[in-house]
Formats: sequence, C-alpha cells, structure tokens
Amino acid sequence: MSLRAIQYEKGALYILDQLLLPAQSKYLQVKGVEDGWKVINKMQVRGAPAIAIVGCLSLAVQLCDEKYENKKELRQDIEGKLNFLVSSRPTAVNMKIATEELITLANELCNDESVAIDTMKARFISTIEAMLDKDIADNTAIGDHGAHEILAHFPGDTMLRVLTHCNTGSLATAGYGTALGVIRSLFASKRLVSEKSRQFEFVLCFSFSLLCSCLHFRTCILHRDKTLQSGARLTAYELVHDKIPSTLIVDSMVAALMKLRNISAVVVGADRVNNVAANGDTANKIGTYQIAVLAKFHNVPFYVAAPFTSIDAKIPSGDHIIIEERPDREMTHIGEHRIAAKGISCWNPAFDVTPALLIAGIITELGVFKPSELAVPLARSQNIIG
Ligand SMILES: CSC[C@@H](O)[C@@H](O)C(=O)COP(=O)(O)O
Repeated sequence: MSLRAIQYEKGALYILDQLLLPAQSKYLQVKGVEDGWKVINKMQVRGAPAIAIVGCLSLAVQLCDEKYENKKELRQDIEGKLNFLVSSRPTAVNMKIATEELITLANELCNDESVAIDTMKARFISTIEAMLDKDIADNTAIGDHGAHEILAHFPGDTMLRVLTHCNTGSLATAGYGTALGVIRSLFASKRLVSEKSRQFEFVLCFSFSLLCSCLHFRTCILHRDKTLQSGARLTAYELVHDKIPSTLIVDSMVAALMKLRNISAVVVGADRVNNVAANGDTANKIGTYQIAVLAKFHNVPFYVAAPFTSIDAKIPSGDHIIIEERPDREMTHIGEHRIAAKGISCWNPAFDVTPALLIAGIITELGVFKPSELAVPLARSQNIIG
C-alpha cells in the first residue's frame, strides 16, 4: 500500500508534514482555509495536484462548520476563500483551475432556484471530496499508460533504468503519483524482472534501476535547504517505503549518468503544461530543463507525466508562467547552519520551463500525447469532468 499523505474524513483533514520527512512522520490537522494556505505556502504539503486537493479540502472542512444566511452569502464566501488559496503558491496551475471550476459550480448552484442552501453546501463539499478519488484513479491510469509507452520501446527482457526528478509520488498527489506512478507501474510489470536483471542487481548492487535526480545542488557551491531536497528526502522516502529499488544522484551528475549508464527514459512531473497554440511548454521543478537538454543530447526519451488538471489552456507560451522564487536561505543554509559566504547574493527560482520540442510525450490519464496533440484530449477531459 503506497503512502496516504492526505487523510480526509468528512470535516477532518490531516496532512503528513513534509518538512519533517524523512526523520519524522507526523500528521498535521488542517482546520480551514487559513491553515490550508499556510501548509501550502510553507511547503508542508507540496506538489501540484496535492496543493489543489489540500487547498480545496481545507475549504470543505471549513464550510462544514460555517452557517450562512443565504446562498449568495455562501457563494461570495466560497469565491473569496478560493482566491485566497490560489495566492499561496503561484506556479502550479492545479489550484487555479480547481478554483475556476468550483466558482462556476457555486454560481450554478446559487442561480438554481430549485436548490436549497443546505443542498448547495452539501453538493459543493461532495464535489471537492470527489477530487481525492479522481486523482488516484487518474494517477493509476497515468502510471499504466506511461509504463506501456516506455516498455513498448524495449524487448521483453530488457532491464530498464528510468531517471526521475523531484517528488511526484503519493506525497505530491492524493496517492500513487504521476511520474512516480509510471515508475510504480514499471516496477509492477513482470516484464522488467528477468533472470538477467536479477543477476545484474546482485553483481552491481544496482537492481533494476530507478535513479532519482534529487538534491538541488547547483553551481557547485550551493546546497538547498530541506524544503527543496525533494528527491533525497521525499522520493527516496517513498521508494524505500514501497521497497522499490532505486539509486540517488544529485542534479550535477545527470550528464555523467547519461554518458556512462544506459538510461532508458526520463519521466518527470509538471506544475503547469501550457496548451495554447499547440504549445506544450512545461514548468516543473528547477533542474528539469537541464535534464531535458541532456536527454536530447544523449538520445534518451524525455517524458512529462501529468493529469489534465495540470494543463493550462489560457497562457500563450511557457514564458508567461509565473515562476515562484524561494527564500535565499534555502541555498545559504543547511538547517540552522550557514554554508554560503555572508554577503553573497542568491537567485532561487523554484521551477523552470522545458520547451515542448524537448518533450517526447505527455503522459496523461487519457493516454500519451505529443505536446502539440493535447487540444483534443484536453477538450475530452473537460467534458468528462463537466
Ligand atoms: C505530481 S507533482 C508535479 C510537480 O508539482 C513536481 O514535479 C514539482 O515540481 C513539485 O514542486 P514543489 O515545489 O515541491 O511543490
């Protein structure tokens, strides 16, 4: 059973505090939108789908306790609280898309005279609650489509090595994960386990290799604080928990890795996939772009795994994605200990944008598409949701 980092039962929401991982596994109660905003902004919960789900569930929790005079008052309160939640982190689009859909729903319920206030509240809350199950179902589908796509390029008994970046697993979603979901599905596939690979595992202590590009070391002097060591702290934690053999590397090793080891594919997640004018540029954790460039150079297929809730149909290109900048302290300190020379200035963007031309395919819950082919399945996904 993979981790459940978001635990919800009618009116009660708990999240696994990701800032404490892997040393401590402690759940925090989220009592309403103020708490929801704080846990997202402080990155106690992170990852694009998880941000949206926790944000929306924090609203559901609060609505359970609030009393309203009339539907208009309820509608206004919903809109204000959702817009507040969107401001918690700017790059991932999932919370913004969820907000637009939920405001549309609140307007419809408010304008429908056959719907009483209690029914409006109950329908609104149950729509939010459904996000949890839908995300897990989407991720399982993403995992299977992605594994199928990658395996199709290799004969049955070939041992695969997949490189991923950041954390896209159960900690970043309602469960199973996106890019990490593909890796879970690959792991579950019997085609990967062969006599040959077992022998290889035993001799080289490699196992069938998942290589996580992890710590965010950059420009050779810098180390990020724990909010961003998401590979080492979070992905490694999930893989160890699920007993999926894997190897940790740091970002600066990717070129050497691709030259010296036979990497089958790269699979990463997304905070926002732009889909206007058949674009497909993708924002993801800082360092993703350089991995995509290196993958192109070494002829390694580079995939993005993301649900349609991460696809933004509104901005003209990836250049318009707002990139969140994090505090200097993440680069200058390890815990309380300063490692950078006092007086040095820092640039600390949390994300970068990978141009669509470097992406072999976007792995979604509806299948794998070229970045330029997303428009039709996006419309289909909106009909399914709507
Ligand atoms: C399924 S999670 C996809 C992305 O959100 C993930 O790759 C990522 O970049 C997370 O960034 P974070 O800053 O940890 O929220």
